[in-house]
Amino acid sequence: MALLDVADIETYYGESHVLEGVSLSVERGDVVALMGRNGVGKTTTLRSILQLTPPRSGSVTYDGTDLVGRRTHEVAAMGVGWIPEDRRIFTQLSVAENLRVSVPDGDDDAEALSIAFETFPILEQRRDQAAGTLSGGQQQMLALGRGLVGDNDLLLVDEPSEGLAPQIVADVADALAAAASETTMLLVEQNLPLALDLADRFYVLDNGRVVDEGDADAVSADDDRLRRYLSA
Ligand SMILES: Nc1ncnc2c1ncn2[C@@H]1O[C@H](COP(=O)(O)OP(=O)(O)OP(=O)(O)O)[C@@H](O)[C@H]1O
Repeated sequence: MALLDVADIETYYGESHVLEGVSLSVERGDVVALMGRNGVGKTTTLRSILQLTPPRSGSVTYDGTDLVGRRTHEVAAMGVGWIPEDRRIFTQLSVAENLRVSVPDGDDDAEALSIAFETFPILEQRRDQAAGTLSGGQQQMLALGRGLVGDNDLLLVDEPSEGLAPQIVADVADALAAAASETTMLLVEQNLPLALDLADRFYVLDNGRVVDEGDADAVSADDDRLRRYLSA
C-alpha cells in the first residue's frame, strides 16, 4: 500500500474550481516530483492533502486513513510535514530555537535536533546564530531540518529552489537529497533537472489535472514530453 494515495480530488477556492480530479500516489521511501507551470494547482494539491483547503470530493489516504474532513493539526500530528514556499523561518530566533519549535510534545529535544544536525552539519555549527543571518540555502536547510525533527513520515516540500541563485540551488539540491535519505517526500519543483535528479517518480499537472506521470528515470529535463507542459 502506498504511504499517500490521492484519488480524484476536486478542490475549489470559493466558486473557482482549481483541481479537477487529481490522483497521485507516493510510496514509502520515495521522492515524488510534482511539476507544472505557475498556477496549475501544485500548491493547491499540497493544501488539499494538508486539509488547509479540503477537497470537495475524492479521497486523500495517508497510511491507510482518509484525511479528508480532518483538521490540519491532526494531519500534522499523523506525521505529514509541510515546508511551504516562504519557509516560515523565525528570523529573530536562533537555529536551535527554530528547530525546537517543531519538536513534537513529549519528544526529547536533543535527540530530535541531532537528526537535523547529522543531516545538516552546518546547522549545528550555527546553532546559536539568529536564523535571519543564514544564507538562503542554509535557511532552506533549516526549513528541511524542521521537517525532520518533526518526526514526520512524509514531507510536502513546496518550490524549495524558487528565487535562489544557481550556486545556492546546488546546495538546496544537496540538502533535499540528504533529507530524502531520512524521509518520504512529495516535492513541488519547477527546476526540472533538480526535480528529476532527486525523484523516483514524477507527475505533471496542467490546468488542475494530471497530464503525465511516470518513472523519473524514463524522462530527461529537455524531453519535449515534459517541456510542452512546463515552458511558459
Ligand atoms: N487562496 C486562494 N484563493 C483563490 N484562488 C487561489 C488561492 N490560491 C491559489 N488560487 C488560484 O488557484 C490556482 C492554482 O494555484 P496554485 O497556487 O495551486 O498553483 P501552483 O501550480 O502552485 O502555482 P505557483 O507556482 O504559482 O504557486 C491559481 O489560478 C491561483 O490563482
